Amino acid sequence: MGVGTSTFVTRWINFLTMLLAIAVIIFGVWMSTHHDGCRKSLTLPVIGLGAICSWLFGCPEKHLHTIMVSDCAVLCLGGNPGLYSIGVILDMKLSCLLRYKEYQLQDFSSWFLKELNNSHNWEKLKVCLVKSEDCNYLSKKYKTLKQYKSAKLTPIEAGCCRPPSQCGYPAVNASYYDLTFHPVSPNNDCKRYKNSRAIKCYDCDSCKAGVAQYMKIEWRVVAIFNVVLFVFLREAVCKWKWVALRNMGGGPRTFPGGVNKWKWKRMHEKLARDKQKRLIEQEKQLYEARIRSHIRSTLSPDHRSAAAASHSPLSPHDQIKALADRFVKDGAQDLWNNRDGPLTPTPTPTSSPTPNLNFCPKHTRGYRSVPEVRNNRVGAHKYRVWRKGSDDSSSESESEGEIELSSKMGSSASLGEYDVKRERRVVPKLSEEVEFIRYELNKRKLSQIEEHESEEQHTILSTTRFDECSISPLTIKALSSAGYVHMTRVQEASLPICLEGMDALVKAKTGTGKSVAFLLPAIETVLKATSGNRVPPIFVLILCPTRELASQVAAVAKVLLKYHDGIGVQTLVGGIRFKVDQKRLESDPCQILVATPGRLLDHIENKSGISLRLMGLRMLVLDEADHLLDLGFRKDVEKIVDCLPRQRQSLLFSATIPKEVRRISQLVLKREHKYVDTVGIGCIETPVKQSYLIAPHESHLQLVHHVLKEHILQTPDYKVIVFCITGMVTSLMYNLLREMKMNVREIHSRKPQLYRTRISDEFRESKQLILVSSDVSSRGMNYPDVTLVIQVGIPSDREQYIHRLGRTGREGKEGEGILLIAPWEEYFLHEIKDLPLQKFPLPDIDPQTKLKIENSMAKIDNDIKEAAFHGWLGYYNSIREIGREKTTVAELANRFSESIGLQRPPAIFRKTAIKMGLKDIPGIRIRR
Ligand SMILES: Nc1ncnc2c1ncn2[C@@H]1O[C@H](COP(=O)(O)OP(=O)(O)OP(=O)(O)O)[C@@H](O)[C@H]1O
Repeated sequence: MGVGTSTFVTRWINFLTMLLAIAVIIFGVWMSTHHDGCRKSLTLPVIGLGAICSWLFGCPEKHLHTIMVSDCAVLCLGGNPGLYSIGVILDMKLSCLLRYKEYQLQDFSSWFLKELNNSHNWEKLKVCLVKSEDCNYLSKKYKTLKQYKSAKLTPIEAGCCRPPSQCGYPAVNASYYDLTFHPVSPNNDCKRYKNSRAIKCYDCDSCKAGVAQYMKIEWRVVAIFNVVLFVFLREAVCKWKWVALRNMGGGPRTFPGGVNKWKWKRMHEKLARDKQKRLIEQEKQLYEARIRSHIRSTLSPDHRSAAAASHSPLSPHDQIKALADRFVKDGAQDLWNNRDGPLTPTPTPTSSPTPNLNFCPKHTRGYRSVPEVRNNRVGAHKYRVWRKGSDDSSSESESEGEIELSSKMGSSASLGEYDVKRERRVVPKLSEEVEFIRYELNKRKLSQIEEHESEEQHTILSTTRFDECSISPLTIKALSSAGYVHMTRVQEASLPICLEGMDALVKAKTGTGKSVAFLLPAIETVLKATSGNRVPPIFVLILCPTRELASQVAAVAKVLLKYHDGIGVQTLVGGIRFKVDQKRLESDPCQILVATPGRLLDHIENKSGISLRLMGLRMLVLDEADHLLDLGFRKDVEKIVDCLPRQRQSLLFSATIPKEVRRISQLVLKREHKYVDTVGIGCIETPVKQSYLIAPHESHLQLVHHVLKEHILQTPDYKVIVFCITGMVTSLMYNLLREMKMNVREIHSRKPQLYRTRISDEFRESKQLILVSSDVSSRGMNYPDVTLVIQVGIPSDREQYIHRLGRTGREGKEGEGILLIAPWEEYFLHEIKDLPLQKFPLPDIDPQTKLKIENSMAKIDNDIKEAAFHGWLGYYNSIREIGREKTTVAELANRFSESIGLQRPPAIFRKTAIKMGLKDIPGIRIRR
C-alpha cells in the first residue's frame, strides 16, 4: 500500500472513529438520564468501545509524537475501565449500605413518588407502614401523602425497608438479590423482601429506585469521562496538529511536481475544462466559416458551386440549430465570454429602415435562459445598423461600425468576433460583393419583419422578453425550457406592477397566460421572503374556484419552479380525505399553496395548523376573481381573507370583471391598487368564430349530434367540449353520445375526484375526443387545441359564456363556438349583443338519425333521465328571467321530460317543491 493511500485510509479512520466516539458519548449521556437497572450490564461494553474508538482516533504510526498521543489515550481509557470495574464491584458490596442513606426520597425517586400519587398505591404503602415493626410510627406521623413527601425521608425511612444487603442477602446485581440465603436479621422486613419490582412500599421499590439513581450517577461519570477524552484528543489533532500533520500535509509528496493527490486531481479537472472550452471555440469558428460560405454560395453565382462543394453534410441551418442546442444545455452559457457577442440582442431602433442582421432567430432563442447580467453586456459596437442611402464614403466615415457590419453579415447572427475572414475582408474599401450581400440580407430581413408583424396581429405574444424583466435567472431558465421567451400582452402589462409589490386587478382575455402572469411574482415573493423556520410559512396563497383549476395552476407553478430547489407547491382541494391533506401538509411543507376556498376554510375552521402557517402570508392571488367574489364563494373568501395578515400583496385575475365585482374587490385589494385591462372595454376580441342556433329544446340532443358529426368530418384532429347546464344533464348527454358510438368522456361535479382528474388529464393530452362537461371546466382549464365549444342551453350569465367559449381559441389560435338555445332563451342574446355572434341556419336532420337517437335514448337508464330532469328544473327555476314564471317553468320542464323519453315527468320531494316555489303549480308532481 502506497503512502498516499495509507494517508487517505488513516484520514477516513480518524473521521469515522470521531463519529463513533460522538455516538458513544451521546449514548452515555442518554444512559445517564434514563434510570433502568437492566442496562447496567452495558456499562463495561460502552466504556470498552470508547477506549477502542479513542485508540483508533489516535491511530499510531511511525512518528514518535503520534505514538505518545495514542499511548496516552490507551492508558487513560484502559486505566479507566479497570478502576471503574473495581469501583462497580465495590459498589455492589458497599453502596447498598452506604449510599442509600445519602439519598432523600425527593431527590432521586420521582418515579416512586409518581407511583404514590395513585391513591391506591399510597393506601398500600400506608398499610405497610402500619404493619412494619420499625416504622409503624410513620403511619401515625404522616397521615397524608403530602406530609409524607414533605418530610424528606431517606428511602429506608420512607419505605421502612431494610436494605436487602443488611438482611444478609448477597447482591446478584445492584437491584437484585439472592433470596435463597436466610436473612441474617430476624427483622420481619428482611423476610418480606422480594425481588419483584411490581410490589410497592415495604418491599423496597424505593430502595431499588435508589439503586437506579446510583446507576445514573455511574453513567454520568462515563459520559463526562468520554467528553473530556474526546476534547483532549480533538485538541491534539486540531491545535497541536499531532495527528493532522501526519495525515495531510506532512506526508511524502507522491505526485509529479511535488503536489499532493488533491491538487493533482483539481489540476486535471481544470485541464479537462479548458480542453472542452477550446473545442467549443473551434466549433464556433467552424460554424462562422460555414455561415459565410453559405452567404456567398446563395448570393454569388460564381461562388455557389465552390461553396456547395465545400459544404459538409450538415447544412448551415442545421449547424446553427445543433450549436444553439449545445449552448442551451445547462451550464453551457458559462462558457460564453465577452468576445462571443451579446446573448440577447438589443431591440433594433424602429426608426432604422433596416434592422440589424440576425440570421437565425432560433439561435438567439437558445440563449434566453441566460441570466440578465449577461444580457446587459450588449455593447453598442456589437449592433450595427445599415443606413439606407449611405454611400461608400459615409460607410467609411462610420469606419469601424460599417466595416464591422460588412464582416458581420455572418457573425452578427453568429458568434461575435470570431470572424476569421474579417481580418482578410475588412479592407479600407468595401467591395461590391459586400454591398450586394448587405442589400440582399436587408431585403430578406425586411420581408421577415413584415411577415412577423402580420403574424403579431394574431398572436398573444408581445415583443418583451422575460429576461428583460427582473425575475430570478433560475425562473427564466425554467421559462425557457418550457418554451416561453416572449411575454404575452397580459404578462407584459401586469408583471412590472406585480413585481413592484402593488395590489392589482388584472383583466385579460382567456388563454393569454394569466397563470404565468401571477405565478412569476408569486415565486419572486417566496424568493424574497426568507424564513429560518423548520416548517416554512405559506408565503403565497392562490385561490381557484375549481379543483381541476387548482391542480392545473399548481402544475404550472411546478414547471416554473423546476430549478428552484426548496420551494414547494401544494394543492388543497375537496374530494380528498381531510386527514390525508393534513398529513401531506405536515410531511411536505410548502411556501405556495393553491386551494379551493371550501377546503381551505375546512382546514382553517378545524384548526389543522394551517392558520398559523398563513400568518406569514405575503401574497394572495384570486384566479377567476369575479367568480370567487360572486355570491357562491364570497362568504368563504371573506372568511379566509379575515384570517390572513393585512400586510400582504393581493392580485386578482380574470377574463371578465363585471362592475359590481370591481366594487367588491375592495374586500381583498388595497385602495391604491392598479387596474390592468388588456381586453379593451367590454368586449373580448377573439379569433374564435362564434355562432348561435335557435331550436326547440326537444331537438337539442339531435342538433348536438348533428353539429358534432359535421365538425368531425371537417376537422380530422377535432377536440370538442360540449357544455351542459348541470351535472346530471351532462351525464344524460354523455350517455346518449356514447350510445351513438362517439368517442366521448364526461366530467362534472358528481363524479369522484380521481375520475375527474383522470378524464381531465386524458382530454388535455388527446385529440379526436369529445368532452361533455358541466361548468367545472368552464373557467381556467387549459385544454390545448380545442377546436369547437358547444354550449347547450343558456349559460348562467354573460361571463360564463365568455369563459366557456375561452376553452377554444387559446394562445391566439383559431377556434369555434356554437351556442344552442331554445326560442324562449333568446333573451340571453341581448346580454352578449356586443360579441360577434352569427346566426347559424337550422340544419335538416334526416329521419334516420332522429330514429337512431330516439333508440339510443330509449336504452339509457331511467334514473339518469330522472336525475337530468331534476337538474334541468332546478337550473331554469333558478334563472331569474325564466324562473319567475313558475307555470311556464313547469310546462317547459314537462316538455323536456317528454323529449328525453320519460313517460311522465318525475315527481319531486315536497320540501324541494316548497323551496323552489313549485308547490301547487300545475304540472309539478309531488312525491308522496
Ligand atoms: N409567455 C408565454 N409564451 C407562450 N405561451 C404562453 C406564455 N404564457 C402562457 N402561455 C401559454 O398560454 C396558454 C394559456 O395560459 P393560461 O391557462 O395561463 O391562460 P389564462 O389566461 O389563465 O386562461 P383562462 O382565462 O382561461 O384561465 C398555456 O398553454 C400557456 O402554456
